[in-house]
Amino acid sequence: AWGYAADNGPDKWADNFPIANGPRQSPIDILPGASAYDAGLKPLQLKYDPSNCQEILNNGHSFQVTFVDDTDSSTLKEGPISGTYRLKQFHFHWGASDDKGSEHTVAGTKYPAELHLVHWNTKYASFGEAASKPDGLAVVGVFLQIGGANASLQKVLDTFSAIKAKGKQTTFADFDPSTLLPACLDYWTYDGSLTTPPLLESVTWIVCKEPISVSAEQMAKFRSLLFSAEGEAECCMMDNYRPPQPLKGRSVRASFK
Ligand SMILES: O=S(=O)(O)/C=C/c1cc(Br)ccc1O
Ligand SMILES: [Zn+2]
Repeated sequence: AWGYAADNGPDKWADNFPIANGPRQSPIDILPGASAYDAGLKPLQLKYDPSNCQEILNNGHSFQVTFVDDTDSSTLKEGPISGTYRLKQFHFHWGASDDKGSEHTVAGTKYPAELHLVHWNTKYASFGEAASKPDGLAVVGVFLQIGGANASLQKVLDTFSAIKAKGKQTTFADFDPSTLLPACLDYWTYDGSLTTPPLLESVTWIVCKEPISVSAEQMAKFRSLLFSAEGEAECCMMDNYRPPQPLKGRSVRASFK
């Protein structure tokens, strides 16, 4: 099965997922100087209902917080998209040390981690159906940078003892993901893909320019999770990021000057 090790990592994914070499793969290196300001881009409209927050899960390649998505109570609208996209889950990617870990990079700069809030287009019946459509998904990416401890993130980290190993999950209720967003919602946007297999080219990426803070101690806690299941040889969960992929002629637009 795919992973992030030398024998099953990003350089090997094309063996089972040939779309890995496709025309609109993610992540990318964002070059601010080469991204055009688009006055037609609207501000992001994010409205999340904390009561939709359901559980937190170690899925063996990250940990994800899953939301009830059977109504339009937690949605993304406006920005570069049309229509209504529902929040399905959020998760992170991070490094073995604070000098790497993000998937998108900004003029080559790597951040220690990156948050992904995954939404699906309600013109389709489900996440699964939307995931195979070119306008099916919208993922909001937020960079984490080392600074003061993040109190909102700490609520998520406090569940880690219950989800240390692959396959473990626990209830996680009444969490508002908007508390993980930066104050300024300026963003870059481009057409891309999921950054993990099946690497489907169905994502409108919306990457926030402003990072949120995380302390070095909090980053160490991320690395205390395991890729491995209970009873297997312990393998710490870190460097679960795909490196930037070729732009292949795509343009990146900026919502800000
Ligand atoms: O890292 S992302 O591109 O946000 C991957 C998102 C993703 C979300 C779900 Br839900 C299922 C499979 C996936 O690969
Ligand atoms: Zn992701």
